[in-house]
Amino acid sequence: MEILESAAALQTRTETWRQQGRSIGLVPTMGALHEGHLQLVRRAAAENDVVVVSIFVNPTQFNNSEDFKLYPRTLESDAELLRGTGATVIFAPAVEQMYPQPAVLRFDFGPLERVMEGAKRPGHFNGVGIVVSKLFHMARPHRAYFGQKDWQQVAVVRQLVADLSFDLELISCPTIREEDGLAMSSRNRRLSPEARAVAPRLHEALQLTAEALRAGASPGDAQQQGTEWLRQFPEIELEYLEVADARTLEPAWAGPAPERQLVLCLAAWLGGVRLIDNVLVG
Ligand SMILES: Nc1ncnc2c1ncn2[C@@H]1O[C@H](COP(=O)(O)OP(=O)(O)OP(=O)(O)O)[C@@H](O)[C@H]1O
Ligand SMILES: CC(C)(CO)[C@@H](O)C(=O)[O-]
Ligand code: BAL
Repeated sequence: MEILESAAALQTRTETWRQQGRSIGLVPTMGALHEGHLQLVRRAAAENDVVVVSIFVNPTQFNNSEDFKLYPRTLESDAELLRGTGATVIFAPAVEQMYPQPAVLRFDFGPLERVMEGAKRPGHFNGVGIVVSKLFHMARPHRAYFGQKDWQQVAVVRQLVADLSFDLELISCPTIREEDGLAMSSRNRRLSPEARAVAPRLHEALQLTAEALRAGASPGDAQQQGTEWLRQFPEIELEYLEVADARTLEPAWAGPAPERQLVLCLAAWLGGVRLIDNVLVG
């Protein structure tokens, strides 16, 4: 396993692999790796000849400078964790490698980014679109792997791939959870013991909302039940809990159509740390 810091070096590797007819899997990450990331890497290794894992805390997708500053950066232990997973190259560029000049291009993902993360983190998906496009050009993957924990991100990247005709397969992988149900996330390591103790209630709230829907409640009622239930935990400051169409992300207010898959998404603050999670219904 090799660690590359230069975009030119990565491009030279990918050019050679392409010439040799080897398939390339890309796993984009921001580091502080955990089992959620490692499953993406293992799957990429099982399905491709070579695997590039990018580790880059992308400044253009942070709408909150404190969040950017405090984002965990743990390259050495990340490299240790990646040993034995089948990663061929870790691409860990400095900001100047990815942005030799500030990007002026602006992406607008339309209705997909008017809701939830797009609405609450203005500019976030523009930054994701820019950095993911750059990574696709540099790594030239046949397959790119993303986690369903960031459901809306998967929808946005699907749109990006379609609109810009990226010749690759987008593969979304299930959310990996701690034993108590908390979705694994790099930001979990910033939780205080008190916040960590209450954090599994987020997934519980989503499950409760899903159960209400399955029992026949309308999306609006189910959403309200989940939201009300969370109110008993003063440590949790809910930003949103939405019931949406799983593909379009449009809020689902009318009675559930049986053929429609729904996604229940939430974002919440716990002692200064913002977490997101989602579950699928149908
Ligand atoms: N628990 C998880 N299960 C499955 N995929 C995950 C999980 N956590 C992260 N991923 C995926 O790993 C990729 C890189 O994510 P990222 O580096 O932002 O990690 P993260 O843990 O989601 O960090 P944070 O929650 O702090 O944003 C993304 O495609 C993301 O969806
Ligand atoms: C896809 C990504 C690596 C782009 O910076 C990031 O949004 C993430 O970690 O999910
Ligand atoms: N996992 C999404 C990256 C972010 O929170 O910016």
